[in-house]
Amino acid sequence: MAIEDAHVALSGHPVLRGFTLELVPGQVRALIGLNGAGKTTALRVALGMLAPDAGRVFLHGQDIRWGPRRAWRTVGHLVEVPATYPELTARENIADTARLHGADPHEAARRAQGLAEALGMGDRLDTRVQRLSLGTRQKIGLISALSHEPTVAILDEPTNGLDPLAIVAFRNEVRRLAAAGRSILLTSHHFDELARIADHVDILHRGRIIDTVTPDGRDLEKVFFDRVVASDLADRELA
Ligand SMILES: Nc1ncnc2c1ncn2[C@@H]1O[C@H](COP(=O)(O)OP(=O)(O)OP(=O)(O)O)[C@@H](O)[C@H]1O
Repeated sequence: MAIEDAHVALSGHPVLRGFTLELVPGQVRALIGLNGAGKTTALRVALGMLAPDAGRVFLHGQDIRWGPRRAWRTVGHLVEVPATYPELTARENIADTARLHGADPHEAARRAQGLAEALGMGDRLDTRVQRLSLGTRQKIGLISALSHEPTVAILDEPTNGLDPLAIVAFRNEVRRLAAAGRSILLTSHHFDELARIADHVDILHRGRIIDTVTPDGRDLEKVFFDRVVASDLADRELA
């Protein structure tokens, strides 16, 4: 998965301004940025949910405008509200997503059960979604995104609403997927979480990546603010 020089304007305002990113197998990348920096927009572009005004998106090396639709089966995603049918049970919702992704139903169900137990919602799988808490719905979204073993997983603020046990379980699952050669792109507002989960952190500011850092032992909060301030100063000098 790669995004090359994407430009997006929404309601006349530039939101992405030359956004470029490449996901490498086995890599966990995280986007961090201020509210409105363009993180969700970038993920929507990566998923083909929003066509950029300029720039290109590649999935498994093929431009998504011309590549086979089947390629999307290999992509797991959770962007914005988890898409679920409220009148179906958690298990039914998860199975539906697995089916859409062409996964072996028994294998996907086995993985979903394991993930649900690790996330602390094994006993909620047969409850209708409408009766579940927001955090549990988020867990269903994550299980749906990951139980078909995607080659590429794109997750917007995946730990939103998760309890500490589930955050650790999620991190372990992401690590396992990465170790198996999968690529993960996620967003987060929490420096501590990023340092624990990502091997590359991309700082997104005003619609473009201004720096990429490897967290190992660094004070990510300080790096982030240093880069953002430097970028704003440079923009002001240019203006
Ligand atoms: N449909 C839309 N129409 C007009 N502007 C939009 C639309 N969607 C998003 N925007 C604007 O685009 C900018 C980037 O939004 P985006 O949701 O990508 O930011 P973000 O980095 O994910 O923010 P947050 O941290 O708050 O989730 C914001 O200024 C937002 O107001």
